[in-house]
Amino acid sequence: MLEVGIVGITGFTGLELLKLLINHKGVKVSYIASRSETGRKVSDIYPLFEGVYDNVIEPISVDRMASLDAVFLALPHTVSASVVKDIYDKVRIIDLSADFRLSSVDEYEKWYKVKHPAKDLLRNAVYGLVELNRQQIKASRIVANPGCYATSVILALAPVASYINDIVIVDSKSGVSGAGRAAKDGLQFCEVNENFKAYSITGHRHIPEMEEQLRRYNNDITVEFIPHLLPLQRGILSTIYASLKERANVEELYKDFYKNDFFVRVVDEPPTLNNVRGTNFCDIYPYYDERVGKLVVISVIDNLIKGASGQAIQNLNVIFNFDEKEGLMPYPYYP
Ligand SMILES: NC(=O)C1=CN([C@@H]2O[C@H](COP(=O)(O)OP(=O)(O)OC[C@H]3O[C@@H](n4cnc5c(N)ncnc54)[C@H](OP(=O)(O)O)[C@@H]3O)[C@@H](O)[C@H]2O)C=CC1
Ligand SMILES: CC(=O)N[C@@H](CCC(=O)OP(=O)(O)O)C(=O)O
Repeated sequence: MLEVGIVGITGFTGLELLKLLINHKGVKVSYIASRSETGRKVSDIYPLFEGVYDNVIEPISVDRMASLDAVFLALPHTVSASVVKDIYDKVRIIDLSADFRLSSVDEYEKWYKVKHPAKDLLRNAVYGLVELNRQQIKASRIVANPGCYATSVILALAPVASYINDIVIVDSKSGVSGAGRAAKDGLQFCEVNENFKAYSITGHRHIPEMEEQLRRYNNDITVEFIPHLLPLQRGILSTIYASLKERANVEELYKDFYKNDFFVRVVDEPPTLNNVRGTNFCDIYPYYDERVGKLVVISVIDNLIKGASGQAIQNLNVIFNFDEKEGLMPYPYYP
C-alpha cells in the first residue's frame, strides 16, 4: 500500500482529495495536515467522514512528509513552494498550486506579482496535464498540477493548436469553489447568488499557463481570456473561438488526438456542466462554423476534480503505475 499525505486538508481541494483517496485501492492516506485545526479529527470539521476516516489533523512537518511515498500539496501559491524547498529530495510531490506550472521565473513573478520562493527547483517540475505529458510525469519528482481554467482550455485547443492563426478568444465561466474556501470579498452568497459577472479583465494568471503549453505546438498562439463567476458551486464551461490557417476536419482531429485518453470525451452535442460534475472527465465539443469561418470549441470540467484533485490523483496513478482510473471511477461524487 502506498502511503500518501494531504497538506491543506481544510481547503476545498484537500477535502476533495480525501473523498477520492479513501476509495483508492492502492493508497492509504496516513498523513493529513494543515496550518489551522491541528489536533482535531477531520471528521469534526467535515462530518461526512465520521466513522469512515477519523484521523487527526497534524501540523505541517518535513519529517512526516519525508516518511511518505507521495504528498499532495493543496496550499496557496508561495506557501507551497516554501514547503517544496524542504521536501523535494525526500518524497514525490504533486503540487496543486501554481508555483511550478510556469517554466520561467520572470513570467511567474510578472503574473503572480510575488518573488518565487524556490526558483531553482522550477527545472525539476513537469506540467501535470496527463493527456499531454504522460511520459514526463512518470519520472518527475515535482508534478505541477494544472490550473482549473487552464485545464479546460489547453485540452480544448491542443488537437488544433498547430492550425491556429491569430488570437484565440476564450470565454470561461466557473463555479465559486474555484476561488477556494477562505472568505473573500465579492464571494458572499448574496453577491454571487442570482448574479453573473466577468472578472480579471486586464489579465488573469492562467493566461501564461495556457500560452506556454499551447506554444509547444505553435509559437504564435496568443490567448485573450476572460473568466466569469457562475452562481454555482462547481464546474467550468469554456467557449473558445479561433481562426484556422486552413480548413481541417476538426472532429476527426479531436477524436484521433484523444483516442487513448479515457478522461477526455469528444462529444457530438454541446456539453453541459451536468455531464461532468463530480467526475474526472473533460467533455469537448469542437465545431467549425462555416458561415463565419471560425472554429468554436466548448469544453466542460468539474474544477475541483479534473481541474484539481481528480487530476492530481490521475498524476499519482501515472507516477506509481496504477490504472489511470483508480480512485476516479465509477463516478466518485453524486450531485
Ligand atoms: N479550488 C479550485 O478549484 C482549484 C484550486 N487550485 C489551487 O489549489 C490550491 C488549494 O486550493 P483550495 O483548496 O481551493 O484552497 P482553500 O483556500 O480552500 O484551501 C487552502 C488550504 O491552504 C491552507 N493555508 C492557507 N494559507 C496557509 C499558510 N499561510 N500556511 C499553511 N497553510 C495555509 C488552508 O489551511 P488553513 O485552514 O490553515 O487556512 C487550507 O487548508 C491553491 O493553490 C489553488 O490555487 C487549483 C485548481 C483548482
Ligand atoms: C472562480 C475563481 O476565483 N477561480 C480561480 C482559479 C482557481 C485556480 O485554478 O487557481 P490557481 O491557478 O491559483 O491554482 C481564480 O480565478 O483565481
